[in-house]
Amino acid sequence: MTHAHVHIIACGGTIAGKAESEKELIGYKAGKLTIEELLQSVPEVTEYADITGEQFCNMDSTNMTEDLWLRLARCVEAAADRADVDGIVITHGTDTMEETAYFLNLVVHSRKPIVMVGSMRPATALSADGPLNLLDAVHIAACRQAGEYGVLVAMNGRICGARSVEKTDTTHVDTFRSRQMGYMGIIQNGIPYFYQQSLRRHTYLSQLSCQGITKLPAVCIVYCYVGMSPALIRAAVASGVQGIVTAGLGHGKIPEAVLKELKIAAQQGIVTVCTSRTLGGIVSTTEDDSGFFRIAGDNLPAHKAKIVLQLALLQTRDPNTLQQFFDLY
Ligand SMILES: NC(=O)C[C@H](N)C(=O)O
Repeated sequence: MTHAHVHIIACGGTIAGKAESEKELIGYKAGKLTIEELLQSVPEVTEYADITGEQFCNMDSTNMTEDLWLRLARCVEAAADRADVDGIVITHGTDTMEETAYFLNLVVHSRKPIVMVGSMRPATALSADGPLNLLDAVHIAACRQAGEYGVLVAMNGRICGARSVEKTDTTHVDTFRSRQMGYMGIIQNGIPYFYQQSLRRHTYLSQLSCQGITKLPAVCIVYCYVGMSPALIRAAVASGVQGIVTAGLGHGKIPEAVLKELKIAAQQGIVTVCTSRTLGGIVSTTEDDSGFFRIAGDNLPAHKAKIVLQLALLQTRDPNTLQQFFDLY
């Protein structure tokens, strides 16, 4: 049987993390092992696929940047375009994995499997979860069918879609879930089983792109709470953003004094999108008496709505067209 060729792009994270002792699960340094050392810890991967690897970066994903995203997207697309590569695994820290996954899900236009993986325990830990997660990710990336579902996150035996995946626990291994939409599938004993797929556009169906872009439009997030100051909106405007995403209360509601500032921002051409801090349910569009149209982030959390807005702003500033992107992606 000929093996699939899986190319691994390593970005660091806890899966490449090292601590002083095997009992240390928190005080470790992420992004220390190289791709070669990572692979040495799971020699079994070569039984299931022909493996090549490249070190894209080696960092704690807390420090991921949008500039690195743009470069990573190019790197993933270049690997996917190679005729000899069947699937791609990206090792990455878990803190920002859901954002990187969704960004790549929107801008890498490929039908080949792209699987992101990390770990919650450092490589040096007793019962480190990285090696099995990596082996699972390779199995999934070697499975052609996996390319139909967009960028996937494979952790702890679960396969999540990039749009709905969320990190739900600070330190435990069962952290990645898709609480609203459910898992895409499960991997058991090296076999991926798929049960559902997203109807929202992704990868080979996406018309969002970052090709030729050297900088994403600046968009910030403002989290709403009792006692928040409208000065936060003024500060955002002063920082030169093109868009503001609010993580609002309930159905995306914003305290009146803050809303007033947002309207002023909108009059200055700053696009505003509302999401909810409830992290469940949909925020729908509304238009108030003054004609202030709120673009709604659907059921996306603020940090994912921000990504759609940044990519959509590369194509339009028309509120209705911007809204369509949120309806489709
Ligand atoms: N579990 C992890 O990977 C956390 C780490 N801080 C990172 O995101 O790189």
